[in-house]
Amino acid sequence: MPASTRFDHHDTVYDYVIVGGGTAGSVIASRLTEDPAVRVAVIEGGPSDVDRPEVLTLRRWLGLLGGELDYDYPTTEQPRGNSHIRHSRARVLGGCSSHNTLISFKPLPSDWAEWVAAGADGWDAQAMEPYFTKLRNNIVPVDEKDRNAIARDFVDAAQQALGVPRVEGFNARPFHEGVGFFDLAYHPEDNKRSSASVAYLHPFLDRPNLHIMLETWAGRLEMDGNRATGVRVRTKDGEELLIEATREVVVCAGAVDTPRLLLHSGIGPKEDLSELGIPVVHDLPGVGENLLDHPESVIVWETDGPIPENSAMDSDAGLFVRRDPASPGPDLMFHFYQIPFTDNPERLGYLKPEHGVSMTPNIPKPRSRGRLYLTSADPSVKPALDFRYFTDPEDYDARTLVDGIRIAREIARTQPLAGWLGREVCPGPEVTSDEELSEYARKVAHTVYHPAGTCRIGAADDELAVVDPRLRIRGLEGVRIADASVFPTIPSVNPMIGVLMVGEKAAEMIAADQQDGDAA
Ligand SMILES: Cc1cc2nc3c(=O)[nH]c(=O)nc-3n(C[C@H](O)[C@H](O)[C@H](O)COP(=O)(O)OP(=O)(O)OC[C@H]3O[C@@H](n4cnc5c(N)ncnc54)[C@H](O)[C@@H]3O)c2cc1C
Repeated sequence: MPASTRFDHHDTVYDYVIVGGGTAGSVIASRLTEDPAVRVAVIEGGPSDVDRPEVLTLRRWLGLLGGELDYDYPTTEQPRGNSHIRHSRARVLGGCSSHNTLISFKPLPSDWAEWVAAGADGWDAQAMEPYFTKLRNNIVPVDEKDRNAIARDFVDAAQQALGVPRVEGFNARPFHEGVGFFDLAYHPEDNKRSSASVAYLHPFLDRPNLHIMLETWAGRLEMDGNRATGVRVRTKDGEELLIEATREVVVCAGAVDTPRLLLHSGIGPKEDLSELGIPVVHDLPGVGENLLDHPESVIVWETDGPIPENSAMDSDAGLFVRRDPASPGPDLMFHFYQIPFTDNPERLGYLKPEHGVSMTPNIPKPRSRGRLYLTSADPSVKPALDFRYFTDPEDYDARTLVDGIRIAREIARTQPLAGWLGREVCPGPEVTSDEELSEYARKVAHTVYHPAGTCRIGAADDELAVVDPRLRIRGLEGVRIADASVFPTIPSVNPMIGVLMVGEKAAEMIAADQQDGDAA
């Protein structure tokens, strides 16, 4: 493929060096190289996704988790939650958009309003809309042929049981509640992903100004005083190189690896760095703070026999509920799985039924906040991810999942879904009190795989902000961050479209600032 051929003879000086050819990084690399005079290097830790059907076929996503293309981050012990969660992060071109389920939600206006309130000037819903319109991904509703009969009956039953509207096209207008099939970034005719790499890089791999360095790991930012001048990398063959950026370094390594790279570069809370013996380059206390996620729980039913085979990716429909009418957006979400999702319950002794389905209630606006930190100056040691799941003082997060299980049961009792379902496998009909349900929900809790927030945007006087609203690292020059780590709060919906929009806006700001600089 052209990218790897070029990789054999790479230069070491570029206008822009992008760390991470993932979800946001692919967008930025693609947009910046539209100008043939701009030379961009992308440092990507993983291999290419080109010609890899196990990556490019959306429905094979589950097979990628925990495999050779997964960085697979553990969490620290979670006394109120599940300490066994593995956070899957993709090590392949396209990043997590190459192994996720590609459910595509534009963040709601209330989500962007929270960002503005958190100091992200210029990130309101109206200003962000053009970046959604610009997205190159093929975002379409789950195709008719992929709409499984049991998922259709879930939609009908939820509508009946809860009186929520049926939604066809969740991105058409803002919503508080609703049930329906998702929009997905995919090509229904062959189930091919429309990931960030497929949509933004594959058509342009022959651009002479785009250099993708695959299986190359960025270990540290190169600094000259307070200016970032490049990135220290290790290539697939073990060669140590300095890749220099004459204009900017753009860090797009994701919510785990972006703060990890900063900390190893001496950018972060000075006490923590000093304790580990990492020379402090820039004291920035917010790096690694504000670790956010969407936690979920699961309820599983046996079905009376097999379920039809057709599906886009086995979780094609979902439900949003607003329990509190004062909430600006949905406050409970469910994915419906056409498979029994028992990995976590099995650890508690539950058995996987031969045929079954699952509902996974999650918390759109969780109140617990975690933290990512290093435990060693050795860059090969994975960082610690302490999500502090279910530690919010009002117990809002755990209560949300308890409500979720009760609502899931109401839907399961309602026709036409009820006709499919046999026994409730877990937690089981005998588990009914708030205390028991909370205990179950937390112990089998899983992640929707949405870590975010660890290098968040904030106002100039916000001590814990890592980047300003133009995504420049506070107090430094020549370096920005653009990925899920800059989210000040987590959207109430699945975050990938928000990340792609961050990429589009970042690319536009980078080009505009360059023009201003050239004009000055
Ligand atoms: C299993 C799973 C399912 C999901 N499903 C959905 C969904 O259906 N809908 C949705 O909206 N969201 C979903 N998400 C979340 C969504 O995919 C992520 O929030 C989003 O893709 C993150 O994008 P990013 O650009 O921040 O990081 P990433 O896409 O992870 O990109 C980071 C890139 O940087 C590279 N990298 C990291 N560190 C280095 C380094 N030091 N040197 C070189 N390269 C490096 C990585 O290899 C990777 O390619 C899911 C996530 C997972 C894991």
